[in-house]
Amino acid sequence: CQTGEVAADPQLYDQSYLSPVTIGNSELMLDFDTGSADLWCFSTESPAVQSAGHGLYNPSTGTELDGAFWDITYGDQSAASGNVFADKVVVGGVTATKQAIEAATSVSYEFTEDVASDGLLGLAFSSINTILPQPQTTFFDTVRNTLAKAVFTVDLKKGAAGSYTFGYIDSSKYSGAITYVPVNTANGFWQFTADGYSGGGNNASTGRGGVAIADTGTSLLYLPASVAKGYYSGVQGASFDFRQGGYTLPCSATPPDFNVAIGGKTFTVPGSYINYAPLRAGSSTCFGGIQADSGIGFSIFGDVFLKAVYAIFDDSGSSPKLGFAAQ
Ligand SMILES: N[C@H]1[C@H](O)[C@@H](Sc2ccccc2)[C@@H]2OC[C@H]1O2
Repeated sequence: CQTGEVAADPQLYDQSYLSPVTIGNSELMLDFDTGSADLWCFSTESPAVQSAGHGLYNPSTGTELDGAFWDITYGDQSAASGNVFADKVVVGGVTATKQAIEAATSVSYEFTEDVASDGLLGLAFSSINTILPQPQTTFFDTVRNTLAKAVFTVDLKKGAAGSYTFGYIDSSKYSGAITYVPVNTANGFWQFTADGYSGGGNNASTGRGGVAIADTGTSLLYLPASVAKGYYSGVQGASFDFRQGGYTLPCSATPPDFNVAIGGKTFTVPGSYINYAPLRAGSSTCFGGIQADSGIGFSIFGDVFLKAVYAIFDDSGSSPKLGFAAQ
């Protein structure tokens, strides 16, 4: 039975977290993404103008899946596509002997520019893997029957290295009890229902909960517009900036803590997490860590929330569930 742990290294402003993964003979830094289900990486097949500065997977160690191709567009409209190989993947000592590796032959500028990241490792449900004509399994689904327990955990931190574990829950990483909630897999995400919100200028009327996904690949916390508006109404100097496409606040502000009720338990995001990052280097105006989820269709509990909790992604029972505990 396999178990393993791998570091999650924060990029500037915790925009994303990268983890070392061995694919064939290459060690790459991948962005573990519970909001998608493709394992893709820059490769020797990627155009040099797109892959400059990135670690590359060399498919010579793999076996091509003839006729298979992939093409993904993410929530932020970034995109990538390419062909498919089967190769050995090792994450924190956990080995998948034959994992579908999606070698990029084209990526959008967001990936080219993010030179620290060599690709993504999807941890959503394999039902939304984009490989055609036959979707393939995520790394977690490939190894899950070899794990001591079919779970992985997420322990992200603000401005410091956190970790992902596979096959076990690390009791040293959380305090108090774990609160579990059921997961709806219909959309391929780790989707759950939040009970309600409070904090900032919110009052009970803006505290309604709703449908949300746990997404390590999203930097911020996207909530119902009324909740985001309510929160910032209690923050001096905060406002919705149409040019920036979201709420901004003075970097000097000490925003109030934000509370989320899930499964009858309250989890607190420290106000300092909501002063996310200066609009540009040296700016005294910061972009808010809480934004409205307008147009998305559900709330997104990205890294601003996840770095405040210990999260358990559990598919070991009759149906998947999410666990949250205080860090
Ligand atoms: N699940 C998320 C995914 O990981 C990223 S893909 C990405 C794009 C550029 C830079 C880094 C990552 C994108 O934003 C939200 C949603 O889609």
